[in-house]
Amino acid sequence: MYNYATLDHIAKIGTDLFSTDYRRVEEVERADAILVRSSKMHEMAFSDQLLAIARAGAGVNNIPLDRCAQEGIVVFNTPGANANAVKELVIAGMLLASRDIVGGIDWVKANAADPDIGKAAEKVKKQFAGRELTGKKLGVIGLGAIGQRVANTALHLGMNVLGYDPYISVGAAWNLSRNVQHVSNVEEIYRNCDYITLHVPALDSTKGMISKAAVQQMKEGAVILNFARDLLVNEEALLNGIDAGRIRAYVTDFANPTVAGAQGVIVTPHLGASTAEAEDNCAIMAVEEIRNYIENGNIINSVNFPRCDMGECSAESRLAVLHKNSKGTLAAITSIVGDADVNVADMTNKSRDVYAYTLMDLDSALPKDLVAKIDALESVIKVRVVK
Ligand SMILES: NC(=O)C1=CN([C@@H]2O[C@H](COP(=O)(O)OP(=O)(O)OC[C@H]3O[C@@H](n4cnc5c(N)ncnc54)[C@H](O)[C@@H]3O)[C@@H](O)[C@H]2O)C=CC1
Ligand SMILES: O=C(O)CCC(=O)C(=O)O
Repeated sequence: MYNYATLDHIAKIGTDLFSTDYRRVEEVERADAILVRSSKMHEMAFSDQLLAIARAGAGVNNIPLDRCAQEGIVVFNTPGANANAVKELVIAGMLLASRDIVGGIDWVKANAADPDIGKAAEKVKKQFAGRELTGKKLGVIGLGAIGQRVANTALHLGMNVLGYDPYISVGAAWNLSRNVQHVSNVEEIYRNCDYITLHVPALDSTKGMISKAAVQQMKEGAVILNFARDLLVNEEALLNGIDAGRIRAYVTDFANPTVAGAQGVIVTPHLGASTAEAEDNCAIMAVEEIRNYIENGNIINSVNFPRCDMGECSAESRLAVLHKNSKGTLAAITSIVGDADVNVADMTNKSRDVYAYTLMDLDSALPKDLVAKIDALESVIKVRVVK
């Protein structure tokens, strides 16, 4: 029997995929797996029992990835599962910043009791007039699951799209329309674009990337959209740009005291992934990842350990070893197995930066002290008998 805990609302269609071998527990200390969305986990202590954390979403800046790796906890996310939901809200954000839709709706609400509201509306509407997206330049920074979808959709709206992503994956590049103009210097986007949208993860290298200097280079009347993370933007600098009349609007999905209620800012309460479809997709993918890891030892879509997929085990037993990516570790593991007179039927060893993973199918049952011997190796983090 395995225990799982949820720190946030996880769609039932996903948790229903747990078999009767799993039960939900309230106490995270008793969990073999944790499902999380945006809850902050940096200050949490993890028990030895915890095998995996699945982020039902894309961004993992709420999880201490390296500490988890050191403690033998595999962290997963659900790439692309909520990307369409975010894309649709970004398009809505561009429209909200271009036409005074909110101002117009507020005016109608405030004048609802006026019997001549129709006549009054015709008089007042010029104050809510805006501009169109067609023909404008959109700069997309980060062309992953979301950025690539935003770029392609904006082309259909008649926008000219510039894309910047020095680390674009082959998969994302294949999905990107060839009509998206590739730029290798992000400043080209700052200088030329009427709309700039951010779709990069919050990493040390991206935090504050929309700096004061970046804001100063931006085109007069630019609209900045941030559905990625607020840490990416020097929001004070952006608000100064708005006050000075240079920046038309800042659309952000991250409410904080700096932006909430500020003039020229449209703030939504982290709604990017809040659609039934995205919540279902994320929950399903997260539960499948956890089950595949717990039941088969396979690691798919981890953000702190390498990918490793050996399918279901048809051999007598399967051993999973999370370890440091250090010289001699694999040889030490295989020699312990060899000394125990156990034949290796199949094996995969993968590494990712300083961590590695060895998955081993064996032709016979595991001798009693084999796990303890592997566990005693200095570079081994966690050994698990999967079967
Ligand atoms: N508002 C919301 O509810 C949501 C927000 N997000 C945020 O959006 C981010 C992006 O999500 P996805 O597109 O699904 O992730 P992704 O991993 O598919 O794409 C991220 C892209 O950013 C690129 N990148 C990394 N560093 C860069 C840099 N310095 N300059 C330009 N490009 C860079 C990567 O190469 C990658 O192509 C997430 O990390 C998360 O923070 C994601 C989902 C929902
Ligand atoms: O779970 C959510 O609603 C937040 C989604 C998000 O920010 C992400 O996937 O990175």
